[in-house]
Amino acid sequence: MTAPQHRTPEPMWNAWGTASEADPLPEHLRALLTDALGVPRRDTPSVPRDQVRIRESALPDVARASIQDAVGAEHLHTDEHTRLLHTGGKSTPDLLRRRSGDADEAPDAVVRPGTHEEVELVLRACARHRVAVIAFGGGTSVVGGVSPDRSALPVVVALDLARLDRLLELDTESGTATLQAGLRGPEAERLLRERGFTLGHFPQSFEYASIGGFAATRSSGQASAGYGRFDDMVLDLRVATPRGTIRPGRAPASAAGPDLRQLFLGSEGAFGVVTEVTVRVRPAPAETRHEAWSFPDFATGAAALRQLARTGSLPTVARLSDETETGLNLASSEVGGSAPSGGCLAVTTYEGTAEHVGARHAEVAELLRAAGGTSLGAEPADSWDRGRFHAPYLRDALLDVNTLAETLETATTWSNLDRTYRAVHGALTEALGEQGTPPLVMCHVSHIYPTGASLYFTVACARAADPVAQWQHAKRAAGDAITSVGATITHHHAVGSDHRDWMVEEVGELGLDVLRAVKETVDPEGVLNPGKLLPPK
Ligand SMILES: Cc1cc2nc3c(=O)[nH]c(=O)nc-3n(C[C@H](O)[C@H](O)[C@H](O)COP(=O)(O)OP(=O)(O)OC[C@H]3O[C@@H](n4cnc5c(N)ncnc54)[C@H](O)[C@@H]3O)c2cc1C
Repeated sequence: MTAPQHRTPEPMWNAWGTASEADPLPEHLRALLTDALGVPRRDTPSVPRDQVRIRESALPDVARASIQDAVGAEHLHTDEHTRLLHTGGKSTPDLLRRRSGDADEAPDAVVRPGTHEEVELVLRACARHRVAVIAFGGGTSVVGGVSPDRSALPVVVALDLARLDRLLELDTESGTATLQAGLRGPEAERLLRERGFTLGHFPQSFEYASIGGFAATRSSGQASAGYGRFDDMVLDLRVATPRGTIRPGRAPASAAGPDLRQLFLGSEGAFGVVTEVTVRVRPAPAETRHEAWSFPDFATGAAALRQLARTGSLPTVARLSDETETGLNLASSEVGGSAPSGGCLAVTTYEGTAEHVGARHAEVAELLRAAGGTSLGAEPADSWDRGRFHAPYLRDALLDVNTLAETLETATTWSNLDRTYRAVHGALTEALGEQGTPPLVMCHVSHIYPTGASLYFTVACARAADPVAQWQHAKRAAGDAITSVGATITHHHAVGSDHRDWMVEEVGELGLDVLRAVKETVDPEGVLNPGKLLPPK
């Protein structure tokens, strides 16, 4: 068993990441906000920590005693600071609430089990005492996945998996690794790289999100074209439930009935707590190469990506920004460099052996050129690569200067892509425009499949008096637009509480009954992450 050498730094309670990495918004971008979006120049900083309202812990003594028996008193925390750090995730509404001083939904306690068996004991204790349990990985959910919901059960504990941080096994012959659920992205990757392997899973939240969280949300990383989505990588899971343990996978492929792994991948802590994940790993790449491309417009670029996906000749990373996102990237000079103004920027990355990188690059470049692309060389793509994990800090800088910024995502078939793009773009523009805050709406494609692709929207506009309500109105309009055109309510952010009301459109009433039956079987007391994934009956 191998533990990581470096721990993930403690994240800020009111922003992404750590304070040492955060920068104020550059003056030229602030001026752009005023000129382009009419954002009044006003500072809107977070309240200081000592002005945050946190509810008193209401964990009953009898539940406290049972949980302490399971994990030891030193791993049960009811202090305000620890509970604040487990109050919700990192969506813009989550951050806005905490920045305004509202952490009233804080869990009643934070529990840190150290083994699978301890997780099981905690779940049993919570079922016995009717205490809700929120599995907590990196806390990077952007859909309300880790926000306490007290409508069914008044007492809530956050089950923080940080102590489950080992690489348990590496089978180099089969190319599999068994990782404990609490390992964060960088720690997992470091443990594998030291042994010559990579997971190849790099979501933008990589620096803080956990292995268990990736499995529980069916996460998709920026290199999904080359390495696949996280759920594609999973061979097996070890899942603790209040009724015992399930190990649903044992072979690379099987015809032994429906694939039970799929019930737990994406189950968002509502069906059980993932404590270990066995994943397929790949040899660490010997070479990495970046190349950026320009396309005359988004439709031409999307058609080029479709051809790539259809031929199966894929780079490791393939992403395409629409005209607005390309323009903003140039203006913010994050990806500027040698890119010409206008058109749409695409980024490609190739990883593997030198031979693979050379051959794959040649195939892809020929196809992109024939599809209307112009190579911009390595620099704009290098620049994207350097800045990609820093981008979330920009949102906090925007929130500081009277601006609302948030993202949402979907996926659909290639034939429905343009319709979905227009429907969501139009819905966001209208819903924010009618509140007197016309937005900048940007989009990119970053996950491609033979049959379709994801669309990821970023929105920025002046902040209204109640920015949470302002965004909720826009989000409702966008979600309705997504479902009305037959696209999915989420490609990789998961359901949480924010998307659960669209689950009936997503899977139908009978589909919801199937999911509810699973939950009732593994969690008869309903203590596992109440209010998430499934809408109330
Ligand atoms: C800036 C930013 C960028 C992001 N970029 C991406 C991206 O590129 N791709 C992507 O897929 N997502 C992205 N996300 C969303 C988020 O990071 C993912 O959903 C991630 O997989 C969550 O992992 P986590 O460990 O933080 O989980 P948490 O936020 O802790 O939990 C998420 C959900 O999973 C459940 N859960 C967590 N751990 C377990 C476990 N061990 N067992 C059972 N249930 C568990 C929780 O109860 C909750 O319902 C981004 C988020 C942010 C804030």
